Amino acid sequence: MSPTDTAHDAIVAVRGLSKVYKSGFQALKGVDLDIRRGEIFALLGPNGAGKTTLISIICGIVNGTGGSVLVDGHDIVRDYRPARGLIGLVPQELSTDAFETVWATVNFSRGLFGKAPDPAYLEKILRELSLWDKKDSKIMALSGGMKRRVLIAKALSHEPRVLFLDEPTAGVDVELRHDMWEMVRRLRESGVTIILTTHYIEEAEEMADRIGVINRGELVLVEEKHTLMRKLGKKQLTLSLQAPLASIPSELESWPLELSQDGLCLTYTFDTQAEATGIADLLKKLGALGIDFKDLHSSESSLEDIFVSLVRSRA
Ligand SMILES: Nc1ncnc2c1ncn2[C@@H]1O[C@H](COP(=O)(O)OP(=O)(O)OP(=O)(O)O)[C@@H](O)[C@H]1O
Repeated sequence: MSPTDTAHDAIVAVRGLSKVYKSGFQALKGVDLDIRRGEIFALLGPNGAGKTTLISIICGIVNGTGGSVLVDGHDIVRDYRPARGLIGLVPQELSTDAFETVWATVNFSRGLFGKAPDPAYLEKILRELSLWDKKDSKIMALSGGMKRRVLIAKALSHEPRVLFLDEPTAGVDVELRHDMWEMVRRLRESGVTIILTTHYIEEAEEMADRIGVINRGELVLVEEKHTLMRKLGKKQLTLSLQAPLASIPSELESWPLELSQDGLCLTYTFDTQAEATGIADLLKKLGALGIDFKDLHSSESSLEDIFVSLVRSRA
């Protein structure tokens, strides 16, 4: 694919984006990122990495210091209105008038974008979010989970093509988390592009088509989820030995082995990508050395392990 094709395919194109806050702190350092039309993109990063800053600039809440962002070809600074009209943002906190009803709040949000009232559309989104029977309730009377749903309804009120969710499931219970995942999938099926930030690796693992990792204001990696897991994933083979070893025999020094403190477990770590894992050779060698094992099991690294090692290696 040529760079032009990529740009065409991107619904959000971020180029050389930097942000220096008034304090002098550089929160973003030249970020380049293309979000593909119709994908679910998860942005992962530790606290303070720059996730909210990046989203806030794309959504026009914070001004960037350098670089550019196009949303479906509209520059977010020069063409602010059409760019912003394509975007829905679900922020972390609800800053809506607590005395308003759900219906009034969502209807008002739509109006802010200059869209004509469309009660049928609002009814549809409130029903999909299981908020219909709460439409006349005041926001302050809702549970935390329901308030979250209101945030989503507000963000969807003007029929955006790109939806940003900033930590959508932080602090919500498991049931609501699964409901929200389901809803995000349905939205994607209806053609909405989704960008979410999350601390929950499980969420990225479950939902995302592609994953971006941001650390200290730099996008350190953007990859298809499956490729990422295949590329960086490691497998471990653990052997439970019949008799403890005092140390790893010198004949096995060339193998990346680890011996547990009690000398009873030998762990061999290998790349899932490697053509030959070396397991057969290792087992042969152990046999020749008279090291017997009673059990063996293998495990694969999760996205969490991958993420932690990526962020650590760059710290
Ligand atoms: N208004 C501001 N003035 C100065 N520094 C700021 C401001 N807003 C954010 N920062 C700093 O910029 C860095 C990035 O913050 P940001 O909120 O983008 O991170 P994040 O990845 O979203 O983190 P979290 O997961 O904790 O929300 C942090 O070190 C933060 O302290």
